[in-house]
Amino acid sequence: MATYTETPVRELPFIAGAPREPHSTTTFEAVNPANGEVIAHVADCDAVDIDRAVQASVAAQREWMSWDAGRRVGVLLRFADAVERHRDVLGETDTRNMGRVLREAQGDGAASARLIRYWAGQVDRMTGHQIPANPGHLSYTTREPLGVIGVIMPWNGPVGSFCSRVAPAIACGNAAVVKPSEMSPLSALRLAALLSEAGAPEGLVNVVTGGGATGAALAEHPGVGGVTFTGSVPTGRRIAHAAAETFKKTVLELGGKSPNIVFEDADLDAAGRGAVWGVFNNAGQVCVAGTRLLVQRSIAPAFIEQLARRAERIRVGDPMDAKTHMGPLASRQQFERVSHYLQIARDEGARVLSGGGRPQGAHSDGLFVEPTVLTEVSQSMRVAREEIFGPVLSVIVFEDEEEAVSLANDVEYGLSANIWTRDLGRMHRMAERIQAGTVWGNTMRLHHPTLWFGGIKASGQGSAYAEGAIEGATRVRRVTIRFDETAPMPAWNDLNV
Ligand SMILES: NC(=O)C1=CN([C@@H]2O[C@H](COP(=O)(O)OP(=O)(O)OC[C@H]3O[C@@H](n4cnc5c(N)ncnc54)[C@H](O)[C@@H]3O)[C@@H](O)[C@H]2O)C=CC1
Repeated sequence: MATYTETPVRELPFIAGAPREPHSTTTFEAVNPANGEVIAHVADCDAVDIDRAVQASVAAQREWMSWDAGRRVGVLLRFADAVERHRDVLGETDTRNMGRVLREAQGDGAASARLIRYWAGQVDRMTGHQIPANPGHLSYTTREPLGVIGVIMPWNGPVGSFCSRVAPAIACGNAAVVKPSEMSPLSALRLAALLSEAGAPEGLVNVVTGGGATGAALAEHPGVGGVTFTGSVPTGRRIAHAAAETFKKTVLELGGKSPNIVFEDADLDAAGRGAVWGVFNNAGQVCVAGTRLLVQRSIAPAFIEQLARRAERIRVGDPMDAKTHMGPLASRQQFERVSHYLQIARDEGARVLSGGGRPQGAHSDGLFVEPTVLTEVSQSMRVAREEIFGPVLSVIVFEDEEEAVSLANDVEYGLSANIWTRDLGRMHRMAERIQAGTVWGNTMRLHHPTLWFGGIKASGQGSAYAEGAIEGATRVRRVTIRFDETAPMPAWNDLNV
């Protein structure tokens, strides 16, 4: 596998087991957001390329499912080993492509290997049930793959997104066509090559690069049986509409505006560290980022002050440097979006307690924004309600449990929530009343392959993890066979014509 010591010039889609010349002749640039350097020219694939990838997937899926389960397990385990072995170069690819700090990007490979091994363990557990319904009959269900899954990816954690979507899809017996985000397409191409080297049939996982039009062609393709999408709410809605036309199953992991609720009796040191890491990690470009800090009035002044000091200590800069805590935003589009929201915050009357601008000494072509804490935020402001997807924390003060629940739920999203309190009764009451797919108590962002992860309300439907991912990637068939000729027949049998 190539390492990025030299600048790659041209990146081709990975179809049927190899990089292929695309039908489309247009390209887009992959840019390093830390310094503006163009690192690759990437094929902007069209509907013909998508069709080729789907055809390759259809053939590969048949072959995949003709194999003994043990052989499929072997492929997934070798793929996991390869991801672990190549985690440094995969991480470096993501860091150069979307600005995540190197240490974390490389950590993604290790976590992904663990996740792939979990899915390797599920391959021969796609079982159905035998149901004792009618005497003299055998009724059973089988769980079957959908065929080809379209995977439409975001840009904020490319290695993790690829592995967490592709591993369940193929473990459930499907093939996949992956459309990585145009902002960070490179690591997906490397991962598809690693999977091929691990022994997957040619075409089991294809990567077709491009933007929204390429994604739309995938979501609309009649040969695709299911779509798993991670990204914004408007695009999620468009994909759900497109998928409905051909009755595809969808798993949608959309935006968030997750509340981070700190009560006066919490471990305030842990809550403070969690609040800062939970919103500024990956420059805030995380679906479950705790972007709304709800803090109880009695502790608010001291807690907010503590946060601002912590935020000021975050080292922003070159994401390849091991001392850096926070890199740039992933793309110019994202940089402009976050800058626009900072202007909205000022116009709406929020106070910029810390940050709010470009960090000193940052590369002049880099897309850096300081970790920003906004206070005097009210619930009606856009910065309290809309997903910014950047290093911006909006702080809102509450009086009591009742008000905390009401503020937490008063947004269109419902992806995750964090609660900090030592009162376990309150913890459980809150966990029950908060509208979110995931609630973390006295911790944040703790994921596990065995745990459901999905949103409610505008944050999506289904789960990309655990049993939810199996639901999203398979369908159930029921079979009923009358094996005893003396067993009663249904009423139609009385109509003896
Ligand atoms: N919750 C999350 O994890 C994420 C949230 N977002 C939110 O979305 C905002 C905008 O980011 P974008 O990258 O523009 O998000 P997006 O939702 O437009 O893009 C995500 C993926 O969908 C593809 N896509 C775009 N239009 C499509 C269409 N009509 N049909 C099929 N696929 C399509 C894109 O090419 C990309 O691969 C962010 O600022 C953030 O608020 C973005 C990425 C991840």
